[in-house]
Amino acid sequence: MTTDTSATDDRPFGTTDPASAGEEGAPFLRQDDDASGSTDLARELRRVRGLVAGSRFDDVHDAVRTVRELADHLEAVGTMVRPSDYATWGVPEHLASNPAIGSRNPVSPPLEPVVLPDATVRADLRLGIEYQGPPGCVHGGIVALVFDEMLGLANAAAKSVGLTADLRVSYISPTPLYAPLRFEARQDRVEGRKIWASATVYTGETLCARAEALFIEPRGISDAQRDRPIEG
Ligand SMILES: CCCCCCCCCCCCCC(=O)SCCNC(=O)CCNC(=O)[C@H](O)C(C)(C)COP(=O)(O)OP(=O)(O)OC[C@H]1O[C@@H](n2cnc3c(N)ncnc32)[C@H](O)[C@@H]1OP(=O)(O)O
Repeated sequence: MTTDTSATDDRPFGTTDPASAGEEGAPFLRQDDDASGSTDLARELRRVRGLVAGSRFDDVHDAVRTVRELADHLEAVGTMVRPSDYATWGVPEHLASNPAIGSRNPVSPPLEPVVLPDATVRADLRLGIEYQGPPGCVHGGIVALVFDEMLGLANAAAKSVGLTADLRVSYISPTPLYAPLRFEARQDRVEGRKIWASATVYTGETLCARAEALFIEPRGISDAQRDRPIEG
């Protein structure tokens, strides 16, 4: 994900005020900067995933050697980050490794959420063959993954923190590959530690799927922690 944060570097990440967002929405998350080239590396690896998943080859043994050398190189020059190394949940380095939204994770869909003035979180994206389930359609598990993340972000936009306790997805019509998809998620209500949120995904005017979820706020969350972006 390449979110331009140059104009907003003085704001804490993940606390974009919905009230200050324009009609098109404001970028919701800041992740690690790309000084090291890690984001570009992940982007190229996404291309590789699509090519490997969606192409026929006569002989790619040379590519296997090249990729093995690349993996050996990365292993030699990198420092493994353990989850216990993160300062806290929701820091940019943590978000960047996320499989649903991480800029450094080649598995993650190209999700670039924005927050709208009413605290709805929206993401427009297209998904390629590496996310295929039925022929020509997005895998239902991928739809659920994106919903879970978007719902968690909608909670963060509403300054809530929750763990997914119950996630129900209704698949209404097939979600097409390569077509423009619009995911939208919003928080519906909060009662004590229980948080309800819902989401939809459309292609054009066609509703592909909707989700309803219950999140439970972990015990002992502080007001300051609620200001953090939390994956959900
Ligand atoms: C800076 C940030 C810091 C914060 C860090 C945040 C971490 C975020 C990390 C994000 C990671 C990534 C995000 C992910 O990927 S989340 C990953 C997927 N989710 C999980 O792994 C969660 C696993 N489950 C749990 O840990 C516990 O079950 C939780 C924490 C959810 C509740 O266990 P807890 O012991 O706390 O709650 P309680 O038992 O006192 O119940 C409380 C109330 O809720 C009701 N209830 C409970 N479950 C359900 C259910 N399934 N359906 C309906 N209702 C349910 C229950 O009846 C009760 O209601 P009532 O009797 O009061 O009326």
